[in-house]
Amino acid sequence: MRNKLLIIGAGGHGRVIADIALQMEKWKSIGFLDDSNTKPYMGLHVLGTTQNLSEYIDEYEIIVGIGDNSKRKEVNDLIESFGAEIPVLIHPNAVIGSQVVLGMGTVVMAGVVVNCCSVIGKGCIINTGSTIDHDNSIEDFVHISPGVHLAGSVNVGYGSWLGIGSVVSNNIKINNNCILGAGSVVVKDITEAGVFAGIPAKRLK
Ligand SMILES: CC(=O)SCCNC(=O)CCNC(=O)[C@H](O)C(C)(C)COP(=O)(O)OP(=O)(O)OC[C@H]1O[C@@H](n2cnc3c(N)ncnc32)[C@H](O)[C@@H]1OP(=O)(O)O
Repeated sequence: MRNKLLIIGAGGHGRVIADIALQMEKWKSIGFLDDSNTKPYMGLHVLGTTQNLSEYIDEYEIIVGIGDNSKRKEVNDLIESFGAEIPVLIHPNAVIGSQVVLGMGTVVMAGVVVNCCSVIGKGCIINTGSTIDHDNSIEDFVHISPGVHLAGSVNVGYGSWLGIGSVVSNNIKINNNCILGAGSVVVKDITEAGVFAGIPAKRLK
């Protein structure tokens, strides 16, 4: 483990990650790379742009603080190809059950509960106050927004984004690359990529 952390992206999501990192008290130095922001946040400095990435690979653990799933994957693929050490960040006020697996680069925000035997892939965002019940399978680069509730044995496919406050019933499968609108309720499998919303959730686009 390295004692320095670099967060790529100093936007809203990157700053929440920085806040978690500070509370974890694991790194003696934390900084950002950002292509447009230069001002410090929470006393943490923007050390450069993504052009400077290679300078930090050997000394820092690196996490991607970009909310958009496809951009986060793109940058995560880049840092992986450079051989970066990529941590998992878990807010001290999250509850993680037994036999839960969290992939590298995944971030778990405050107030989250992940129940036993759930498997969460790499580069995921498990956002504030969401709950993921037992035996879920969340694939890589998924964003579970604040206040989402997933019942038992839910499967969320690669790259999907579940909007704020959405609810998914037990044993449901959601396809890769789906967007689920804010406040939706899913009671049947979603078997193709697309945008879905409403109660019960139906295809929007
Ligand atoms: C910490 C954070 O901030 S994490 C981020 C949290 N943010 C979210 O979760 C946002 C989730 N996004 C949404 O819910 C969006 O509305 C989306 C992605 C579902 C759709 O967005 P867009 O593609 O821009 O659709 P648009 O706003 O044009 O709406 C299209 C139609 O769908 C309806 N619609 C949009 N969202 C929803 C929804 N969540 N539930 C029901 N209907 C909806 C609109 O009312 C509109 O209906 P109309 O044609 O009858 O007027």
